[in-house]
Amino acid sequence: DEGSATATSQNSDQEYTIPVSIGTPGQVLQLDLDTGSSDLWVFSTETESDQVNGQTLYDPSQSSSSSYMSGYTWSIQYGDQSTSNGDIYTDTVTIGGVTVSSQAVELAQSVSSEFTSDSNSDGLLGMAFDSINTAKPSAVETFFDNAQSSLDSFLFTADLKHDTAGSYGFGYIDSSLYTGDITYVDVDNSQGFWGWTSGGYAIGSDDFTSTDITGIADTGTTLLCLDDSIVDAYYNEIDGANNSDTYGGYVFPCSSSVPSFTFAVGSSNIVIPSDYMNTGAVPDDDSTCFGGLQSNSGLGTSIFGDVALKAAFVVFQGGDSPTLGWATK
Ligand SMILES: CCCC[C@H](NC(=O)[C@H](Cc1ccccc1)NC(=O)N1CCOCC1)C(=O)N[C@@H](CC1CCCCC1)C(O)(O)C(F)(F)C(=O)NC
Repeated sequence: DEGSATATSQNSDQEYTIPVSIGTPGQVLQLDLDTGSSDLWVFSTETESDQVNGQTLYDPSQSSSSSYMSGYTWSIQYGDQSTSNGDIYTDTVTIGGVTVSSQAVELAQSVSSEFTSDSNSDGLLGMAFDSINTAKPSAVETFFDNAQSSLDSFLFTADLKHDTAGSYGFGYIDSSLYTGDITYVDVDNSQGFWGWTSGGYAIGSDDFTSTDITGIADTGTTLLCLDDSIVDAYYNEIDGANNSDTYGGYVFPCSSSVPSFTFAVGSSNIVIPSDYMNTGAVPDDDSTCFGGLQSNSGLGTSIFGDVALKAAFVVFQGGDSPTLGWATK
């Protein structure tokens, strides 16, 4: 089995959602496919009503295939300190034509304000490894793991785009979506993430710097978050750039020119074009722009988020020795 789903950029590439059908008859919710976590959770008829703000709600009572997982709960906190929790049903879930008949669907009973205010997302589709699923008394499996037996190949692909629709593929590689060859690198999933190591970087047309950059490929994080040494060197090349406490990261005059950023993938590389490195003007000051590259300090890892991923076609290859494939497009 194989299929693909349209990835819709929400509020200038801050997140990407896909339509997911849950239940019989199908209830279609827009979920944020997140390779940085492993819980599939949704806004639901159980979500406290004052925490709902326009999201589509999954209603298990309207599904003939829903089944309550008695005694199961979940509770998660994300890197940006947002949180959600609730109980769990199983139901039929279909994404891009690929169906899992008894997928654990985590219903939110409570969500933090970031989720309430994000009306573009009806929940998250976690696609990291089962070891970091938060369900109790025991972990439940991701859609990707449950779909393994029916997928032609045990992989999914990400073709995220700048300010326009991209796609996620399931079970196959669409060779029309990239140029050249796909370069595969080993994945360290010991922390539950799609962890990998880049061999170095270059700023604009400067010489390449060989240095290990160990991070996670994370569709659920907006920015590219790297070591301060790299980040400081990058903003040294932008006139008027400064690390702003007000805005919580590096900003620069929107009139300044901004270099591209290249990172190594094995013996090849991915170039993030200049315009991806500028996320646009900060709130209330349209002459000050916020950088797409920010510090990883305090995170314990670098994060290759959407700013990096949308410059490439990325293969998330599952199995006993998972790998990541990167290609230019
Ligand atoms: C500081 C390092 C991580 C920050 C990261 N969050 C982000 O990157 C959020 C994503 C978002 C976009 C739009 C609306 C709401 C949230 N964006 C964000 O903080 N910013 C602020 C800077 O400008 C860009 C947008 C994160 O927690 N990602 C989660 C998944 C998100 C959680 C919040 C809702 C959206 C998905 C993650 O799963 O990828 C994780 F790996 F970081 C994680 O926490 N795993 C457990």
